[in-house]
Amino acid sequence: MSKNATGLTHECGVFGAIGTEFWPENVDISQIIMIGLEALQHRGQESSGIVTTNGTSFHTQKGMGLVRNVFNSENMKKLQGSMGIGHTRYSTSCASDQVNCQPFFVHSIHGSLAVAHNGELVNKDGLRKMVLGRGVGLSTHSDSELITQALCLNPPEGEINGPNWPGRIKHLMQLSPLSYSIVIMLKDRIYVVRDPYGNRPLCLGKILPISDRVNGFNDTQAEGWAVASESCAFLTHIRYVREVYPGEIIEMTRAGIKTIDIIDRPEGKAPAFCIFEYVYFARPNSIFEGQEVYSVRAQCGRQLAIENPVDADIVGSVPESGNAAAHGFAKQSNIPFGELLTKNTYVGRSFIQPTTRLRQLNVSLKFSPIGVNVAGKRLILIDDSIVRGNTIGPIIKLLRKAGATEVHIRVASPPLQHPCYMGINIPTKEELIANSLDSTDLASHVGADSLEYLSVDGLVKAVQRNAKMENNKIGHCTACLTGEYPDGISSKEDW
Ligand SMILES: O=P(O)(O)OC[C@H]1O[C@H](OP(=O)(O)OP(=O)(O)O)[C@H](O)[C@@H]1O
Ligand SMILES: NC(=O)CC[C@H](N)C(=O)O
Ligand code: SF4
Ligand SMILES: [Mg+2]
Repeated sequence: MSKNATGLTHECGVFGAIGTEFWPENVDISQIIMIGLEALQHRGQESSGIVTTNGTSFHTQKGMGLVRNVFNSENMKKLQGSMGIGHTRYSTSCASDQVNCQPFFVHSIHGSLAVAHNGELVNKDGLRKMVLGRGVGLSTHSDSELITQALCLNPPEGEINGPNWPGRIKHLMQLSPLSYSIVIMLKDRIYVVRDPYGNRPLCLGKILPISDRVNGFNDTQAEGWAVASESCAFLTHIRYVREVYPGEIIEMTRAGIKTIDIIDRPEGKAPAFCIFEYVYFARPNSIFEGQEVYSVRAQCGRQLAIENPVDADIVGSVPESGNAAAHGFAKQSNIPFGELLTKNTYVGRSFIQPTTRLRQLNVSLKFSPIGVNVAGKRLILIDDSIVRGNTIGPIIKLLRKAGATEVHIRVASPPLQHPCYMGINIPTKEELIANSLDSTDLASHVGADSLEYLSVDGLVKAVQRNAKMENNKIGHCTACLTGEYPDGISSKEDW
């Protein structure tokens, strides 16, 4: 997605895999990672990369573009080894450029290290000063490089038996509480790390033996372990096991996986999993907190219908991410669901300049009305979110041109009004349409008969209704909707 795109821009996807058999050569580890990255492609389309190792040498392939463009049968051959990590990037901390492609790979006095990161360090400026102050030269402005170099620093108090990697990771987590899901690969292990607030998603899976992949799920021994930003990356060859807990450090080795530590949040602070993963970012079949994203989106639609009912002939969605909420709204309000728009799946990244005319052209290239469901009908159109308000106006025009008699917009999330400091590129306050127009003014601005949002309480209720975490600690970041940031912070300068 280009920086000129409408809406929110995604984050990054991380993936790691380790084989438990046949070291040093486990033939399909790099393929498993590549397939995992493709399944996470929606999280970032700017660049991607994989680093693998067979326990002695490391192999790297990374570059700009989609996973399909970066990897081919030729360069995949060099990615040998029994474990590896991968990344697909949407840039937040610095330019979308070759030098900032992940994973970062460095040689340290204690061996080589590869790091892939989703998130953004909220206190990266302070951490950068600290790392530079210790005499380290950084080659980029990436907060992910900063993590890599901070881990390589020898602690001033020294280490008794060689490098204490868990101790270094723990120290970094205490210095920087937000936001990250990270995979860190050494020559014989991968550390899997989620920030203490659990702001970014991360989950664990078991790589199934070939026989299980063919015959279904027998509870046989793992052929390896995998970790991914979202469970949608586990396809049929990996069984979802559980989420990585907020603050957890897991060590994955050839012998299996074990929790090394769980780093606490400051006293009294709740977890802060990004609520927008449910609203928009994640694939609908991904699982967070014991529930499928689709079912939460459908529940948001039901809640929206309870809060903002309206009489009409047909309920439809702005595809893709509005679909589930539209089904929920239709069920709750007993109005039939119907497809109102078809989406051109070949319209990928848009390099169109953001002038009004061209934006409208772009929307009409992307969406076409389905006449039979639209002409002469009173419509309820559901979208998951309104950000700059660029998409909805031109769509309403298209629907009216196709003969809609009424168009009521229902938005399955609350108005977006505040910036995100945790790895999501939300437009500036001035660009967020909800900061200049309330729902009534926005309705007339975009040409709708009515326009209503889901309430913050309604969204939280829909998300938390069936959410389950091992320790019963559930909590969500809603900062872009409420201005209440996870650490009780009111502006970026306070971090
Ligand atoms: O108010 P705006 O600035 O126009 O942005 C809001 C739109 O952007 C997103 O869709 P997008 O087309 O990015 O992706 P999707 O196909 O996954 O819905 C979101 O789902 C809204 O439809
Ligand atoms: N979207 C992300 O998670 C980005 C990770 C990191 N901050 C980068 O810019 O590369
Ligand atoms: S501010 Fe919004 S987008 Fe950012 S982490 Fe919180 S809920 Fe997610
Ligand atoms: Mg959309």
